[in-house]
Parts: sequence; C-alpha cells; structure tokens
Amino acid sequence: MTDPTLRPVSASHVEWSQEADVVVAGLGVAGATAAIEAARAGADVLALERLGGGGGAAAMSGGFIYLGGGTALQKSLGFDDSVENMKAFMKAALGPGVDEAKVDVYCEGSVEHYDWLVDAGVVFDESFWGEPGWEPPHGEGLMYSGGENSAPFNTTIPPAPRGHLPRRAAAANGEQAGGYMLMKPLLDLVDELGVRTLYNNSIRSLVVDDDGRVVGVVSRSFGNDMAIRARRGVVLATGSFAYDNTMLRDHAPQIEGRPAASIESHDGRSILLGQALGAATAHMDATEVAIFCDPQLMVRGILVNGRGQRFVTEDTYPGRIGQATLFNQGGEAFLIIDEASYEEAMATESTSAKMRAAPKWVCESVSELESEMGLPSGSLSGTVELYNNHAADGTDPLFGKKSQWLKPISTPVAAYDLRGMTGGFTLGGLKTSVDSEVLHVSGAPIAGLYAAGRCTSGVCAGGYASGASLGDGSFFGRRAGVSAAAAG
Ligand SMILES: Cc1cc2nc3c(=O)[nH]c(=O)nc-3n(C[C@H](O)[C@H](O)[C@H](O)COP(=O)(O)OP(=O)(O)OC[C@H]3O[C@@H](n4cnc5c(N)ncnc54)[C@H](O)[C@@H]3O)c2cc1C
Repeated sequence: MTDPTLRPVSASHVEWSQEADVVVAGLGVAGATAAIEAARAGADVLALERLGGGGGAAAMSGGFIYLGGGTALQKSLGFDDSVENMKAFMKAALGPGVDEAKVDVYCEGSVEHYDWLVDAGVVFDESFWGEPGWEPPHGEGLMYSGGENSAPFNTTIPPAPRGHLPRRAAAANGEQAGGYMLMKPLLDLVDELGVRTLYNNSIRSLVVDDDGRVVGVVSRSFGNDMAIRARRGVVLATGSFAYDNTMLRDHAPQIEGRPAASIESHDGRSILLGQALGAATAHMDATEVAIFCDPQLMVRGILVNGRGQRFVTEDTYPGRIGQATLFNQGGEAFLIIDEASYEEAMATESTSAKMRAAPKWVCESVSELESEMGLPSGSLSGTVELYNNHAADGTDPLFGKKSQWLKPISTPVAAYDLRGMTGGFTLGGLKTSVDSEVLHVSGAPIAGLYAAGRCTSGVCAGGYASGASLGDGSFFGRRAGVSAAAAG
C-alpha cells in the first residue's frame, strides 16, 4: 500500500487554515515539554494531538524518569551520585553505540531537569524502594531501575538509584500512577501558558518551502485536512513505531506482534515524514523488552534457556533479563525455583503480583523436572549442581549474582514457562542533535524541523533502563521547544 501523504507538500500548493510560531505534533511527554519551553520562550504554540486528550503513553506509564548526578531526591535519601558515574553507567548499559554527546548533556543537565520538573508541579515522594520489582508498590520516589547495583556494572561503576517516580494519588477507583502524575501538571502548564491544542487531529504531511525548509504541516481531523503554518518550526513528538508492523518487520522484527509499554497511535509516522525529507535515522533495531514475570520470584531462582543453561544474572533490572531472553535466547526462558524460595517470594510485596501465576511444572527432583520440561538429559541437573556448589559459598562466578540472593536450589522444585512472555517498544528513530534538530543524512539540520521522544533515537542505543524514555523525552522535548522557538 502506498501513502502519498508521507511525501513533503510544497507550500505553494497549500492554503493555510491556521498558523503559529511553533507547531508541536503529539502531546505526550516530549510534546508537552516542547510546548511548555517554546511558550515560555515567547512563541505562539499550537499542539496537535491525534487522540481525544493529551498525555500519550506517558500518562499511562509507570512514571519512572531516569535522573541522577546528585538530584535533590537522591541527596535527601542519602545516595551519592555524580555526573561522571551516571555517564559511565549510561554509556556502558544503554549501548552499544550510544550517542555520547547526548548522554553527556543529558547527565550534565539531569539535576537541573529534576528541579525543572519539581518546579512544573511534579511531586516526588522522599522514599526509596530497595526490593526487586518492576515498580515500587506504594509510589516510593526512588528505585534502582537499570541494573546499576548488579553485575556486570556494580563492580566497576559506583551504583546509584536513578529511577525517579512522581508520587501517586488516590483516585475514585484506586490510584493514579506515576505517569499520570507526571503528565497532569505538565498538561496543566501547557494550558496555563496559553498553548492552543487541537485534539483528534493527526499530522499527515510536512509542508516545505522552495528552500526545503519545513514551514508547516497538513493535519487531519475526522477526515478533513487542514494546512497549519509554522512560522518558526515544527516539533515531531508522536512516539515510537511499536504498532506499525511494516516498520517492525523492516527494522525490529524481534518485537513484531508483541508491542508493550506503548499505545496504538505509535505508528512511526513522524519517522517516515522525516525520512521523506532526507532525515537520518539511528538504532532502528533497538528495542526495550519487558519480561512478564515477578522479579521477586526471578531473583530467588535461576533462569535457564532451552538447553537448561543459565544466561543472565537473575538479580539485575528485569528489562535486561527481558532483552537477554528475547535477543540471545530467542525468547526461550524458564524460571527454576524451589518450594522454600517460592514461598518466600509469595510473602513479599510487589507491583507485579499479577505476574505470579502458578508454576507449570512441580517435581520432587531436578532430574524429574528436567525430564518433564523436555530439557536435554543432564542439562538442568548440571546447571543446578554447579550453581548450588558456588551458592553454598555465596558466589556466582558465572554471572556475578549478589550473595544476598544466592541459596542452593533444593526440592521440591518448580519451573515457570516464560516462553513468549516478553514484549516491548522501539527505541530507534530520527537522528537528532543535542538541541533536538532533525538531522539530514548529510549531517546538517533540516531547517525548521525538530523532534524528541520515541520518534527519535535518544539516549538508548541498544540497552535500556526504566525511566530513559520519559527521561530523554522530557529532556530533549524541552530542548526541541527552545530550539524551535528560537528559529528564525
Ligand atoms: C504501561 C506503560 C508503562 C511505561 N512505563 C514507563 C516508565 O516507567 N518510564 C519510562 O521512561 N517509560 C515508560 N513507558 C514508555 C513511555 O511512556 C513512552 O516511551 C514515552 O511516553 C514516549 O514519549 P513520547 O512523547 O515519544 O510518546 P507519548 O508520550 O506516547 O506521546 C506521543 C503522543 O503523540 C500522539 N500521536 C501519535 N501520532 C500522532 C499524529 N500523527 N499526530 C498527532 N499526534 C500523534 C499520541 O497519541 C501521543 O499522545 C511506559 C509505557 C506504558 C504504556
């Protein structure tokens, strides 16, 4: 199927229906922060949002924002962090191939960005959650969210928790989660600053002048197209391409059919619009991957592949486990856990309690379990024997699991079938400068075009840490707004 509306439209062929200094496409975390900064810089801003309200995936998210280098919250909770340690971790864990210039400005600006969010009305609870988990169960403000305190990083880079979460609030039917509590004040600010918003309004095309400068957009609302002039710049902020199967097949087939932590309007359109103007892209194959299992269970057992072999330290960030499972094991993983550890895990608190289904196999011995699971004879038995020998000494020479989680696996013993239990979203997208200018394949900025959020390649090139998306979306969203407002 061809889509001619992806091609740039000549300004000489359109009649403008509306105009603004800065037009922002997408009102999630990147779009809202861009709109705020552009408006604060004195620009007249118009924001288009495909859905009936703002917030995007960000408003549905857990709310982790990856921040560090000594934020006020880290300090008040007694955690030492430095810009250099944050840079070292991000460059080691989020690659290979991170954009070092982006990581540098992100880390150098992280303390200021935290203060900016607080000033914008985002409240962070002064509390820390130190248990294994996807998220803290009571809306605690700080948590390890990238495996900083686990192998292989904890021996070379001083660890610090950097997952900052907005405080939850009571709601009629439960609680408003961190993502909502991030987006609510940001969207209120968008309104207070006089940003004009058009909902149910979807960007279709970019409009360019004779010099190739982006001077507006064509958007569609309920079947009607309108051209909107952008006197200074257009900011693309429409999210990832996790829901476009053609793009997934071309770039990131590993998550085709398993989108997670994204919304259906993440169809990659901004990326295609940029590409049609000659924009460069980066890391289009990179994906975040979640594994749908409670970390309180995983940390107390061992994860093995279809050959009965361990392949990752079980006490790391569960997103690293997800990537190791999907990328390196073809999505094949089993959790082996003995009865005592299972009971211990079930007695803990977790936000992922729904990921605590009953194990698939329960046996009286490891060899029986191995046979029931259909694993090669001796494979799981050998793995457990080796693990137990070292665990008895409190060591894990193969993967470096911390001694606090090392306990020989006893019997009765059970196994969870985690095959197919992964999903994720795309991390690649338009290549942008540290000032959020969309870069042409020649390396030069495309005049009038800016982008941020998951339609761009941000601080993650391959690896992931929870909070990196709301983090780089808001950080580089702000920069997109500043740059677009300043464009002449
Ligand atoms: C359940 C869940 C949990 C998550 N947890 C976390 C977390 O804890 N930390 C973290 O960092 N990330 C998390 N994420 C991921 C994170 O929310 C997204 O990666 C992030 O919101 C991306 O920011 P964005 O601004 O690019 O996209 P969004 O916030 O999704 O905003 C994009 C907006 O653009 C709109 N749009 C799309 N197409 C068009 C168009 N053609 N025209 C106009 N508008 C358009 C969309 O409707 C949307 O409102 C989670 C996501 C989910 C769903």
